[in-house]
Amino acid sequence: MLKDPAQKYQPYPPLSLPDRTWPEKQIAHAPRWLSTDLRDGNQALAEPMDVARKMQLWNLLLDCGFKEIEVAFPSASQTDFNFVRQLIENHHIPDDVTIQVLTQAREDLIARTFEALHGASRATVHLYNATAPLFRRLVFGMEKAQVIELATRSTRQIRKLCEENPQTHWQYEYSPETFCFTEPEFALEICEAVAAIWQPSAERPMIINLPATVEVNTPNVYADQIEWFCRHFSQREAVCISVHPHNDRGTGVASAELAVMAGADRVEGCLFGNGERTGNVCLVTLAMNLYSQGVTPGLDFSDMTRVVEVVESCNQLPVHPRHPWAGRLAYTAFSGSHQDAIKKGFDARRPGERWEMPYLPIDPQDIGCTYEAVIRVNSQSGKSGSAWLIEQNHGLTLPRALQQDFSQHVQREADEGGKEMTQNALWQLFRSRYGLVPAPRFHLLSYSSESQQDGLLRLTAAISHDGETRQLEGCGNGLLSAAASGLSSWVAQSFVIKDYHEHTLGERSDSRSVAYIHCLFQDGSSRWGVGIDNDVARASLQALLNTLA
Ligand SMILES: CC(=O)SCCNC(=O)CCNC(=O)[C@H](O)C(C)(C)COP(=O)(O)OP(=O)(O)OC[C@H]1O[C@@H](n2cnc3c(N)ncnc32)[C@H](O)[C@@H]1OP(=O)(O)O
Ligand SMILES: CC(C)C(=O)C(=O)O
Repeated sequence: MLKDPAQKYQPYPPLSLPDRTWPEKQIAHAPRWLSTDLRDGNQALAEPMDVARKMQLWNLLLDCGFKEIEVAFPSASQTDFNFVRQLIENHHIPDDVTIQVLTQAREDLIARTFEALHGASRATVHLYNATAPLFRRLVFGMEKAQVIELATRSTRQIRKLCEENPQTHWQYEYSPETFCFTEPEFALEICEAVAAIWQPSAERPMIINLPATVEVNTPNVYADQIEWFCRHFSQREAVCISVHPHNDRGTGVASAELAVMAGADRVEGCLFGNGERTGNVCLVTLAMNLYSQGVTPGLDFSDMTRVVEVVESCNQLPVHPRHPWAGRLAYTAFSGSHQDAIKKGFDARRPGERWEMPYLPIDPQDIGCTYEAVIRVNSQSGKSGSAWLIEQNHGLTLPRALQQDFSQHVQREADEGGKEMTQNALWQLFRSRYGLVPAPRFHLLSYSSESQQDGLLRLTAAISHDGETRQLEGCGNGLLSAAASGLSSWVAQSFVIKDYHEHTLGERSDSRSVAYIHCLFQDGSSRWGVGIDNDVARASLQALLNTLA
């Protein structure tokens, strides 16, 4: 039994900002993106990436269109150091891409960081130190002034090293780590102190990154903190405000979006939300959220399957099948009412129209998926799902009453098997139920018909019945009624044709035809039959015969 949590935990206080403006804002353009897959994502892996895996992920990040990539914590390990050296020495960094590296506020680590960056044409040096009361007290054992001194001393060192290496176009990023549970006034004070040393300008770009190092509050509180900081920072126009949400409460994406509404210019995160504990914010989700609202995200996920495969292989972690936008079940409907609505959506859709599709917020084709996975059938499915698959895969547009009839068979089979019906199993069930088999019980071999003087039509047909050839004769107003009159004696009961539909399969003049017939028998039973043939009359006669089987 869980004990009273109030005895053990306390809420983090929200910030008072009654005149907040962010709730009225809409995100009309994409923020700057920084991928930290190769740093924050990497440091959270049981087995951090080697250089080869890092290179594979680096190439993917470039293909996705990232222009800022945090590639390493070079002073942490030889692997990270070597990776940075390889990127620079082997000219892997495109001109429009800036690499970023992280360092603690320690003199030796900063020196080693600059060794790693030697010769880079553009680079961002990222300094962090925790600022929250708990960390000041517990981790550093420092008063506020000492923490400020730590950050400013290191900034001074970094500035000096940048000036000594003018061949590189430098950018500086400072993170008051644990920002989201630091007193806002202290976070502001330390950032002001750091900026006063760096002196940001267009020539000396600076990023102030305000991380939710551990997500401890609802996203609206984070948004208030960001808006408050943006309003109070003295050099707001001279710096880029970045956010770096983690996902401890499962609201990393919401935190990032509200933070952008609150004034952030840039978002740091990882693909599919890899990262410490429950992860960094997922950049795929953020970008696709924008895309689905008609906002160009500036990142390209048009081959999502490849992105998932590479990330899974590099991180050695699976992407959840229900991951937003990218999971292999993200566009799949099993349930009947969803399938029905989707089928109606596709039926109503005209080329060039805006996307308006029940249950599908984007067109799966935009991220390289086919429509095949959109509808899958199991015992939770209804008539529209099966009808959709038969139509998509075989071109048969089933009449509504036949959809209902077939659905009952599908339901029974799926329930009994307790499994999903594969597309092939569904088609085989359809064929066997409605007579589309190589040797149906009643098989039309040939037929001829002639009009009589009384206006009726006389039909003569050769039919293979359970392997034996029999002669069918009948008279009626048309071909089908003539056939039905003759067949009544064969099945020892009269029946009426309740429903008849036909259409061509395809658009060419020599396309085959499909006929659907529904018969009601004297004993109260009713059955559907389906026939497919080059000749529509043969298709209809065979469909009728298939109702008898
Ligand atoms: C929220 C984040 O993701 S921050 C990034 C975290 N990433 C990593 O830590 C991965 C890479 N790190 C490492 O490989 C190692 O931690 C190293 C190489 C950087 C440092 O290793 P070590 O020298 O063994 O130190 P260790 O990791 O134990 O760090 C603890 C010390 O650093 C201090 N420290 C922690 N963070 C910082 C910081 N940002 N700036 C300055 N000092 C810091 C601590 O107060 C502690 O000091 P103490 O030993 O005097 O008590
Ligand atoms: C270094 C900082 C930005 C960080 O990773 C965090 O706060 O989570």
